[in-house]
Amino acid sequence: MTIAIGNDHAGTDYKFAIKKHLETKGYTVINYGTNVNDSVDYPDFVHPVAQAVETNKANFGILICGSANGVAMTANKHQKIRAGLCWNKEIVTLTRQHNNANVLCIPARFTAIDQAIEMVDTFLNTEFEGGRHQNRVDKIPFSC
Ligand SMILES: O=C(CO)[C@H](O)[C@H](O)[C@H](O)COP(=O)(O)O
Repeated sequence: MTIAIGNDHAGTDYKFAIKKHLETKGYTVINYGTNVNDSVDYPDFVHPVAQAVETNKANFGILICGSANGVAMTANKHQKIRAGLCWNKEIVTLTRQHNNANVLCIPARFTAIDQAIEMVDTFLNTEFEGGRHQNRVDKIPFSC
């Protein structure tokens, strides 16, 4: 399974820890994030992750910034992206089971690293439930 990962300066350290964890488990990780702690603009690192998921170059995406709001807002501008902003394991489970999220957004400045890794594992090992949730997910895309 291939995971696209992206981050701004607030998420660099978490990105490397998550990438190492996933590669140890046998995942292929494509790194689209900044690799340093110098200030950058998160959209520049989010769009490539969203595009990788939209084009099936990656099965899932993981995005990390300070609050996770900026990366989630940016990723969700893409028609085929359902990016869930998550702060604990239970919310992660729901964003997969109910929302069929294909991108996990992690707030590095408000989540411990071991909790972030637990969230990633939960995200990648939880299935979408379908059924009534499929009807709702089908109604998410919108254009004026
Ligand atoms: O959390 C973020 C966006 O939702 C980003 O990590 C920004 O960097 C955040 O807004 C903080 O910005 P700063 O330049 O690091 O103060």
